[in-house]
Amino acid sequence: MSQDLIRIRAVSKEFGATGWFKKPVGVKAVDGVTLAVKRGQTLGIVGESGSGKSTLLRMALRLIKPSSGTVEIDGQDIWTLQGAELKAFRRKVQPIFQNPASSFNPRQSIGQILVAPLEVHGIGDRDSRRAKVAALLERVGLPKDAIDRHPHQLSGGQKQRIAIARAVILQPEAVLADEPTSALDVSVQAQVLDLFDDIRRDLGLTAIFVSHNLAVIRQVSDQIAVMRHGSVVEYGEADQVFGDPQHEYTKTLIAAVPDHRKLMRAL
Ligand SMILES: Nc1ncnc2c1ncn2[C@@H]1O[C@H](COP(=O)(O)OP(=O)(O)OP(=O)(O)O)[C@@H](O)[C@H]1O
Repeated sequence: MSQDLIRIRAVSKEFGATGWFKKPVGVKAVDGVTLAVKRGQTLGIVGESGSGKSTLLRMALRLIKPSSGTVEIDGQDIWTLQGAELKAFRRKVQPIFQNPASSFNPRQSIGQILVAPLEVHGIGDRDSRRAKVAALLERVGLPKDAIDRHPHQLSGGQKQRIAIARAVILQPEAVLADEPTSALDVSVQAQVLDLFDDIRRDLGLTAIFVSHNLAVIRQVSDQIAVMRHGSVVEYGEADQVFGDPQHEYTKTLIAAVPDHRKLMRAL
C-alpha cells in the first residue's frame, strides 16, 4: 500500500466558454498542479483569493472535472469510479465547506442532518444511529439537546462543529476542508481548528485543508503547498516551508502574518 492516499497529478482546470472547435478560451484557474497527501497527514494549501485553491479542492472531491490531469485515491483515478466504487469514494472522502449553513437543510433538525449519511449508506438501525449521533455531538462539544435544534438556532462555531461531526460520522479516510474557519471570529476559529485537529488525529484521518490564512495553515498542516495564479510555487514539509521558504511569494506571505515571530516562538 502506497503511503500516499491522494495523488493529484498534473491537474489543470480551465473555466469559461469553449470557443471554435471546443478550444478552451476561459480562465485557467488551476494550472498543472501535482501534489500528494500522505495517509494520516494533513496537506495545507495556502494562497491568496483567486489562486485556485477551491477549484483544486473541488476537483479532489470529484465535484469539478479537471480539464486535464488526474486525481487518484488509493491509486485509482476518481473519474473512473462508478456504482458501488463511487459510493465507497463518497463515503471515504468527506468535505467541510466554509459556510455550512448553505449545505444544511434549514428544515431538518441537527439529529436528522447527522443521521442522514448513516441512512444513505445503510449503516446501523434506528437506535444505534441515534446513539452514534448523540456520542458524536458530545465529542464535538455540543449539548445533548442540540440534537433537536435547527441550524438557525446554532452559532457559526456550533454549525462548524456540526459540519465536522457530519464529515466524520461515516468514519471516512479523508476530510477535505475549504476555509472551514474563515467565517468565524478569531477566538471561535481557534477552538474549531483545535477540534478539527484533535478529531483528525484521534481518527487517523488524512486531510487537505485550504485557507488564505498562513497562520491557520501552519497550525494544522504536516505539508504545505503555496498556490499562486493556479500553480504551486512552493511545496514541502511545513517546518521547512515556514522555517526556510525558498520562493519570494512564500516569504512575502510569511512576513504578512501578524505576529509571526510570536507564532514561531509558540510552535
Ligand atoms: N465556476 C467558475 N467559472 C468561472 N471561473 C471560475 C469558476 N470558479 C472559479 N473561477 C475562477 O478561477 C480562479 C480561481 O478561483 P478559486 O475560487 O479556485 O480560487 P481560491 O484561491 O479558492 O479563491 P477564494 O479564496 O477567493 O475562493 C478565479 O479567477 C475564479 O474567478
